[in-house]
Amino acid sequence: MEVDPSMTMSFIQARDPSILSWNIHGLNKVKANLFKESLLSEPELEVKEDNNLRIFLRVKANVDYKNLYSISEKTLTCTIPQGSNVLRNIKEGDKVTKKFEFSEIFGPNATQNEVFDNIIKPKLLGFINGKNSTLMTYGASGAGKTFTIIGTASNPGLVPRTLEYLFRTIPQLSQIIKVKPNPNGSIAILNDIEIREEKHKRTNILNASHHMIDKQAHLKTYREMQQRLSTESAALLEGIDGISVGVWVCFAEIYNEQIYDLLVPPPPRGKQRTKLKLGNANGTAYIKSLTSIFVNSGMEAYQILQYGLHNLNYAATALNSNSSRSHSIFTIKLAQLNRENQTQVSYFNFCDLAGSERLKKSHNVGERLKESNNINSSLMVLGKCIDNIRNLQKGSKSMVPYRESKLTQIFQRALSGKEDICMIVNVNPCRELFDETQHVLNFSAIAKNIIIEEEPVKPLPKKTGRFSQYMNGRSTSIKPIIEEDKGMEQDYKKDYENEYETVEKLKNYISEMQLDFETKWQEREEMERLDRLKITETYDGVIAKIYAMHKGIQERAEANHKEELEKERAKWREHYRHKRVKYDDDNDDSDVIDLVSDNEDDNDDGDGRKEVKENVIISELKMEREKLALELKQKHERLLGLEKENILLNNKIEQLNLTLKDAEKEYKALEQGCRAEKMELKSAIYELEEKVHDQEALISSLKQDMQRTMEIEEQEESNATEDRGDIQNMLISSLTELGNNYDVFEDGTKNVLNNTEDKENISEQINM
Ligand SMILES: Nc1ncnc2c1ncn2[C@@H]1O[C@H](COP(=O)(O)OP(=O)(O)OP(=O)(O)O)[C@@H](O)[C@H]1O
Repeated sequence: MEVDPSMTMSFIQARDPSILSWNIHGLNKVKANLFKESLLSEPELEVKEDNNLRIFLRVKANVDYKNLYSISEKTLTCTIPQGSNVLRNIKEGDKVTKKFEFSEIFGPNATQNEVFDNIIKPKLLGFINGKNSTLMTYGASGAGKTFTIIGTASNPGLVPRTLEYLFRTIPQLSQIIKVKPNPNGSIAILNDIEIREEKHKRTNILNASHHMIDKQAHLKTYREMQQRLSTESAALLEGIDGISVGVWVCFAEIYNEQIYDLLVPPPPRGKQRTKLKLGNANGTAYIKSLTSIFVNSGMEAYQILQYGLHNLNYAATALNSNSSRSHSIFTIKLAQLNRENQTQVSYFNFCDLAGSERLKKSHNVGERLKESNNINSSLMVLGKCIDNIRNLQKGSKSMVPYRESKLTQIFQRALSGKEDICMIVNVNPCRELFDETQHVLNFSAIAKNIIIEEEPVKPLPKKTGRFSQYMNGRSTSIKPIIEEDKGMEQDYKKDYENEYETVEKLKNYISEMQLDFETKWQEREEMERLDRLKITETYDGVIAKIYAMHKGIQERAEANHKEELEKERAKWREHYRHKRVKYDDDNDDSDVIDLVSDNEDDNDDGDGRKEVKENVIISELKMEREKLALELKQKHERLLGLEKENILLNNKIEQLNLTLKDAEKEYKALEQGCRAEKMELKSAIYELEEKVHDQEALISSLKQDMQRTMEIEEQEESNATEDRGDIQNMLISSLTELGNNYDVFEDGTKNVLNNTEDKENISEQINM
């Protein structure tokens, strides 16, 4: 049974009109000149003022999907196969379908040209006219994003088509290298030296030969593309003689919430890539120092794109990752200069979003888990931003979380409705990827709903009129049908109650999980705090002990040294005092110096004896000097010993510092683990919420179903009353015709039967 669809909005919502406005910055004169073009070859090319964020679905070609999907205009209907994890609590045998609505669907037979004509081409005149645009592609790996954006030699994609269209529409595109668009949106006028530098930069990339860039193959591919596109129509602009226009390209990558320049040579092995920072100009985020390369032709731009793609793959290989795990943004910029030297710049972003792999499915750990977390959270923030804009427009004032991811910061202008933005969602409709594809569709569809068809073995009773059933003898009484309906109603009620219970259980489970998570998180934080405190205390204690020991040793050494010095000094002071007294005494008497002996008699020997005595004193002094030198040497050795001890202590301190660093590293690893766990839990909660969402949709269908049954029942009750009247009238008129006698019933109708038994029979049936 098909129930009325209960429309539920998904993450990426259609926005109310009116929030997009023309990019009004820049040069009106140039704009007027360019926009006044007469579109000689393409009169139908009109810039549409479509202000919604349009989301297109593209289904991959050559994949058998007939039993799973069907496309009808803007709606994709998916029949959920048995064994799928998309919806739980669906009764076995029930046929469940999900419908997803998009701005437009490109089926498997849609050509590259159709996609370009419908999505990009209508924006290109606006782009030439100074309006900025962003195209995002989203989808699982292998779903056809690269095919759509770049394409193949025989099927050129959106970027080569855009380049060829631009270079053919504005023939003077290759003339001007004089004005360069800066990353922050300003424009630099280049001098001759700078022009030479820019040309040199371009030549370096065009001639790059690192890590096997197959330049010849790229040139051949583009030539083939160009040949195919040469028959495509381009616009003819008039009144643009005084304007010079230059094309510049940039290519950036966001991997694990870090931004990298794809147009700089990759670093040598083992060296880190340079991370770029975000700057802010007038409230708009831009990538600081991002390389812009001037290009002379679509061919050059394509070669530069391929150079960036090689860098993207090379970096991914170095990390043992996959290039589709990062968001990449290829930008074409138009810099314009008119005769009055007025300038204007506009850009067209082609952003290939990373595919969100389900965490559980991929069993990611370590770096892969970090990648998945970053991808999931940046996509979730992207969805939240779009959702919030819609809410803001409805009047509810919630903060738009642009700053929560680099991706949304970069595209803040577009996501807040100030610039044009659209998205192509690529899906591979094969059976194996059904659940993954549902995830992509859930994320991106403008609207979705669930339809349940009950098991065919239990067909619902055909709702024929009670009177005809009675007359056909299919039912001898109206009562059983009403009973059956009542039974159905009971079933529905039960179903509804079951579903309601499941949702309640899920809700409880989620809140329990959240509570559990909060408690665990707090416990972990407390544990970490205590660990950290312990480490710090231990470290402080050990350091304090070492310092105390060190200080004690030093003080003791100094005190010893001082004491010994004092002793020595006192000894010598005493010694010289003694000798001096003696010398003075002797001189007073006999002019003879006796510095050695206390014997008074020896002083009478005259000059010879004095000399001898002086020699003795000198030799004594020499001895003392030697003794002192020896002591000095000993002290020096002791000092060396102390220094060694000091070095040992310093080594110990260093070792402790290393231990502390290790502990800090361990703490950081723990913290990271915690964060990863938190993200995983968040994503599990998110999944559960999605399930609750689905269950609620189901309940709402059931409610509507019940409502309808009740309405039918009411209708049929009233039919039955009418039928009863008809029977009475019919019987009365037939019996009247027979001209029999009649009795009067209690309710005023007439009984025309003579036979009492017949009379009772009919009266009984009428009153049923
Ligand atoms: N509409 C289509 N028509 C014909 N071939 C297609 C189509 N879509 C995709 N393909 C082919 O399918 C293969 C995978 O597609 P593609 O490389 O574009 O996927 P992807 O989404 O870019 O994957 P990844 O994210 O891993 O790079 C390619 O060989 C591509 O040519």
